[in-house]
Amino acid sequence: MKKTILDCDTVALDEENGALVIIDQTQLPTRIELKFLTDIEDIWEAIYLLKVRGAPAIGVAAAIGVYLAVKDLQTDSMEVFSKKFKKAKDYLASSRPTAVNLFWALDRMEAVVTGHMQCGVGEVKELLHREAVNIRSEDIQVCRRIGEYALELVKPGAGLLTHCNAGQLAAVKYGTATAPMYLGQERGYGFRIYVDETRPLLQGARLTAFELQAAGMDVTLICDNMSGAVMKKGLVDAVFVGCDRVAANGDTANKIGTSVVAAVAKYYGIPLYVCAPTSTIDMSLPTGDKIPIEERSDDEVTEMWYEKRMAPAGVKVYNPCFDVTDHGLISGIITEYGMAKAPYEEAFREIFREKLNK
Ligand SMILES: CSC[C@H]1O[C@H](OP(=O)(O)O)[C@H](O)[C@@H]1O
Repeated sequence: MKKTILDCDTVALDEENGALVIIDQTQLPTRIELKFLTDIEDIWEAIYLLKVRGAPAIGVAAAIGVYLAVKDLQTDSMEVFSKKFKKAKDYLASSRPTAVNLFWALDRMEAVVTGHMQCGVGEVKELLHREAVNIRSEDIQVCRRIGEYALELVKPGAGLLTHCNAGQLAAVKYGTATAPMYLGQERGYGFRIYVDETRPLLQGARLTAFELQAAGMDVTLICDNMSGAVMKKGLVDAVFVGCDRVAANGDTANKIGTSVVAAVAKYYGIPLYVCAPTSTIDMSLPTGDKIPIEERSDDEVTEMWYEKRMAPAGVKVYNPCFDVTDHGLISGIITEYGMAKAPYEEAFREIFREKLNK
């Protein structure tokens, strides 16, 4: 039977082949192509080229990738092993700068090594294997919990708008911003979902519209410059977006264009919610000003990927891949421990206290 997106694992460890298995998202929606990656260079490239993308999925890919990089190392010395681990970790950490989940996941894997320097190499390899599997399986529960909290905020039949892809393809299952949509679909909520195409890489058109339509949802694809008109017409009751890094004050880095959607939603009195696993909250940054914003190549703007150029050759291009939505434009930040409301730093500290005491 033809595989649909819902049947495939976005990102997983293929135990049998000792490989990171991903759906190559650069081929979607025209082809569902699985890639089995064993070399760290191929895994780095898959993250950089957005073959696997989305903050949680990037974290899972890196955790599995760094485990695969060291699982066959032939040494009995933990000193040698830990040095080679660090080299692999630093290399994967250089693939993309904004999504904090990449660093959060790699730090979790490193903690396994640094916390077990007195153990045998074989035992540490197994602990790394377990941690990579845990990071992946935790994501499923985290996203489902975010979905449950988010679902409390909207009624059946509501019009929801989302930007970019914070769906199953950006995570392991459910996604973050799409978690209430998937749970709503399971429960017959009949949401009307408006999806921004999300120039320049079209994650909304190519990925979100594709996966939500495959799940049988009522999806309407719009160009990014249409979201204002859709909101003005009263078609949207709430906006749910994902995030790549949330600063301590709630400033949120997400796909470029999110801040525009947030400003327009605020103008029309429509709540905008950021769906944020706590792994995406970076308390080391007081505000969003210091969030590193990835800039990508010109041809992502000038080429239509599969078609002819859409801009004059040689035109100067500015292609920031993310923007930061000021916390003042955000109605609430939904985590797996419930929704944080402003003042966010206080709310986050309470959430992290609760998480620590769990
Ligand atoms: C579930 S968070 C996904 C987040 O990541 C996306 O960026 P990219 O496609 O460049 O990895 C986008 O910002 C989404 O909201």
